[in-house]
Amino acid sequence: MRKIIVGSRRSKLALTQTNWFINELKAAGVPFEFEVKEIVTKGDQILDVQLSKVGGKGLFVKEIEQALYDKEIDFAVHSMKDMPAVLPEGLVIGCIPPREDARDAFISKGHIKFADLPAGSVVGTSSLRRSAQLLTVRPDIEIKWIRGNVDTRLAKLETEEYDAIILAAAGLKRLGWSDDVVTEFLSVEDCLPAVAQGSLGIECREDDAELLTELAKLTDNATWQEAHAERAFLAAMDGGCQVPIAGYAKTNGEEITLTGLVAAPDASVIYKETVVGSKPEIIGKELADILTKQGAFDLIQRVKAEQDAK
Ligand SMILES: NCc1[nH]cc(CCC(=O)O)c1CC(=O)O
Repeated sequence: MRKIIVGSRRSKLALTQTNWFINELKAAGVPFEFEVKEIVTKGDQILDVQLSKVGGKGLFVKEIEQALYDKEIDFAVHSMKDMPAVLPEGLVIGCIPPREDARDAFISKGHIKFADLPAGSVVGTSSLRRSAQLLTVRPDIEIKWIRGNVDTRLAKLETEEYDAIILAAAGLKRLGWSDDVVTEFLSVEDCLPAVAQGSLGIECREDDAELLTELAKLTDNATWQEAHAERAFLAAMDGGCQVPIAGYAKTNGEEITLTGLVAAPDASVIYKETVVGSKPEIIGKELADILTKQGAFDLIQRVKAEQDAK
C-alpha cells in the first residue's frame, strides 16, 4: 500500500485541519497509508511584524510547495485563504472539501456587541480587510494589530489592552471552540470574508494521477465553484494582502452570486459590487472588470506602491 506523506504547518489549526482531512480520506476508504510531516514556514517564524509588511500569503506556503517539488511530501492541506491566487507551475488544488463557516467572529470582553462598543474601544486584528470594513461602520474605534495563532489571540484579549478581537469563525470551529466564546458572528453583508475563508485547499503535484483520483472524491462541488469564483476575482485584481480585498460567493443550484470588495486601508474609499452567473472564472473576471472601471485596480496599485516605498 502506498504511503502518502502529508505536509503540514506546525500550528494547532494546521495540524487539526490536516488530521481532519486524513480522517475523511480514511473514512472514504482510500487505499493509502498516511504520515504527517511538520514543516516550519517563514510566516510561522516572523511573529512580531504586521503580516502585510513581510510579504503576505506566500509566507505560509513557500516551504511547503518546495517540499512538494522535492517529493518530501505528497500533499498539503492549506487554509485556502492563505494560498496565493495563482499556483506555481506543476502544482494543483486536488481537492476542496465542504466549506466551514465563512464568516468573521467578533469576540469582546464582557460580550458587548460591536455596535454597542464605546467610542475609542480597541479592536485587535491584523487584517486590513477586517479593519477597513469595521472602520467604515465605526470610525470612532481604534484598530490595534495583533498576531499569533487563534489560541494566542484569544489569550491576548484577556491579558492585553484589547476590548475585542476578530477571528475567522472557521478556525474557531475547527479548533473545537464553542460558539459561546463568540459575541457575534458578523454577517457577510457587514464584513465580507476573505477570499476562500473557511475553505481548505489540498495542494499536490499535477502529475500524481493516482493521488488526484482519490482526492477528487472528497471535493464538494458547491465549495469548489465558490472558491474558484472568489479566487478568479482575487487573481484578476492582482490583490494580495497589502490591500483590503474581500470576496464571497454563494451557489444556489447552478447560479453563483459573487460579491467583491476593495477598500483603501484607512477605509476612505470602498468599492463593492455583486455579480451573478454560472461560470466561476467568468464571473470572477467580470466582477474584477466592474470594480476596475470604478477605480479599484488603480487603488490597489497605488497602495502597493506606497507600501513598497516604505
Ligand atoms: N490568516 C490566518 C488564518 N488562516 C486561516 C484562518 C482560519 C480558517 C479559515 O479562514 O479557513 C486563519 C485565522 C483567522 O483568520 O482568524
